[in-house]
Amino acid sequence: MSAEHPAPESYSYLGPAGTFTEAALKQVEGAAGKPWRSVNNVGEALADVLEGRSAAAMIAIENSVDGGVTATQDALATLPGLRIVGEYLVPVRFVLVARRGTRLADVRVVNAHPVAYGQSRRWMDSALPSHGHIPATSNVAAAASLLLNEHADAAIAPPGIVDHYDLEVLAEDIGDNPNAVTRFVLVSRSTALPAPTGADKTSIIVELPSDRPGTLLEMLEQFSTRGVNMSLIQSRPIGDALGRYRFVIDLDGHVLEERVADALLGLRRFSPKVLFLGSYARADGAPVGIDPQYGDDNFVEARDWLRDLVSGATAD
Ligand SMILES: O=C(O)C(=O)C[C@]1(C(=O)O)C=C[C@@H](O)C=C1
Repeated sequence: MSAEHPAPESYSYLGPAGTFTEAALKQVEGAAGKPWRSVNNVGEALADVLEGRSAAAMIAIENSVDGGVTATQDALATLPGLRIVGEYLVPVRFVLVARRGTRLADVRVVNAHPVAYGQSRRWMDSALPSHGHIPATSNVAAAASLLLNEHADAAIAPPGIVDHYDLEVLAEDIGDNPNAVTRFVLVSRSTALPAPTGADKTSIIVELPSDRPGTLLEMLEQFSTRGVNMSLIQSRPIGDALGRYRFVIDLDGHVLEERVADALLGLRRFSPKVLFLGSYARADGAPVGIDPQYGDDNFVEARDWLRDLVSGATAD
């Protein structure tokens, strides 16, 4: 298959097999049986999509304990031509594994994906207060590397890991929160909008025009004056100078809904950069509540009223 013509519905994901990212990809309807490409990082997954090696990539974007996956947010902010087409949730739990015969007291260095490490900090600090940490490309890669080299004594990994690798569990459920969930998104180059479902999200990235007082409030007003709820707002440094930030935002609703479209128009008028990452169905299926004042009918009625007023069709 040439790079210009990716296999239809071929997917890239953070591997190797057994990662939470793979668990997210397994949720994609129709993905089973299509070609899947295991990659080492988010940048590689997105490059696969942009350069045509895969039609879509599954990437982690937010964790309920550790927050936004900054590598993903920064990549989406800087790589043009990508769209989020779906959202998937995976409950995440962790165990500490080691080579057979290792005792917890022997563990000096732990290999772990930074996001998994960030979710296990409390346990690590209390059970292994003087441990060192080597970052891994994924949770499964962390565990697998224990059998390839002795750089680390233990690894943070998904619970099923010992079914596939000859390792021993030293501690179960080491995550700071047993109900932790990671949110994944499926990203493609397709600009076709998924149809609104009534339970949708819109993801955007916005830069502010200047750091004069009130600009952040002006941005937030675009949402509040249209009754649009935000489910995520996170600032990330733009990177060109200290104190310059962009905002990663998830809105409740679909761009084909009037209030969301109108908020985007408002943003576009004052922001030097509004990146539309996509409107897609929420993974939890929770319908978006809309105050009737901000319903589509009200926007259409107001526009018709103005048009008739301007054209002279009505006097008031
Ligand atoms: O998919 C995996 O298993 C990973 O190692 C990646 C990743 C992530 O990038 O956030 C996925 C879910 C967990 O929250 C921790 C790590």
